[in-house]
Amino acid sequence: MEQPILRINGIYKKFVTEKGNTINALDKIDINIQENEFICILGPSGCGKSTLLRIIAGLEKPSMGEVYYKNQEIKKCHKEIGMVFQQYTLLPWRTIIENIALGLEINGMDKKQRIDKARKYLSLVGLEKFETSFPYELSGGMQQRVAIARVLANDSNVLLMDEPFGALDAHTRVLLQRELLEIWKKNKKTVIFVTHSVDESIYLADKIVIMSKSPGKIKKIIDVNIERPRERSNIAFGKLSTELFDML
Ligand SMILES: Nc1ncnc2c1ncn2[C@@H]1O[C@H](COP(=O)(O)OP(=O)(O)OP(=O)(O)O)[C@@H](O)[C@H]1O
Repeated sequence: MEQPILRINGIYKKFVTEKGNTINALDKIDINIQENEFICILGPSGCGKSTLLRIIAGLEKPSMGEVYYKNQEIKKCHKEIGMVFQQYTLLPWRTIIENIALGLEINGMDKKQRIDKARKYLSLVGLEKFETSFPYELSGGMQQRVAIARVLANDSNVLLMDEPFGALDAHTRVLLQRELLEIWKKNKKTVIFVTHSVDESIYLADKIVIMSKSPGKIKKIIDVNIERPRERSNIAFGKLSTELFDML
């Protein structure tokens, strides 16, 4: 077996609240993630999914344990690891193309080069016509497509996605799940996707990490051996769905 691209090694995270209570948000989390794998983290509210993602992103420090990316310990944000949040995070005063090019601008790429690169990713998410629009002119689903284009434009190799489709209507959500899988296949990315939804996790993942809460622990890791593209009407899909609901 190849070396995992990401190694989450004995992660514990305790928070102390203002009232002095200790919360064990994460308790001995061990996960090995291979390159190009699509992982879903599934669990009830408060089981530590976002905390785990923030630790992998280098936005939060664990109380114990380490995360290794390509055998190097992550201690701060890494340029190859990008995050897409549930809330739309585009800058309202920038056009869509300028939003996608933001990270490239921060890294000092010249204007023509960064706009050309941003255009490539804008077209990958099917929004060429909105290059000079502002975020408020786009629907929630379109704004999330732009957020995905933005992490891809930054050459993120690992996409961390914290319930990115949670705020969307059911129809748009299914469309974006399909598009995300297309992008993942074409661009060879490693994805860690947090969700509450059993259906979403079975549709997307190679592997589902099921968590339980108080303390936030891994309950089970399940390989999803259902052929892609997956159909929700497939018997195996329904069977796994019942199994996961029982477990949660
Ligand atoms: N900065 C903080 N200070 C204190 N407690 C925190 C902090 N951040 C998270 N927690 C607590 O840690 C636990 C895990 O929170 P986290 O947001 O990671 O859960 P989650 O599974 O992502 O929840 P949800 O699905 O509702 O977003 C919760 O009990 C939460 O209250």
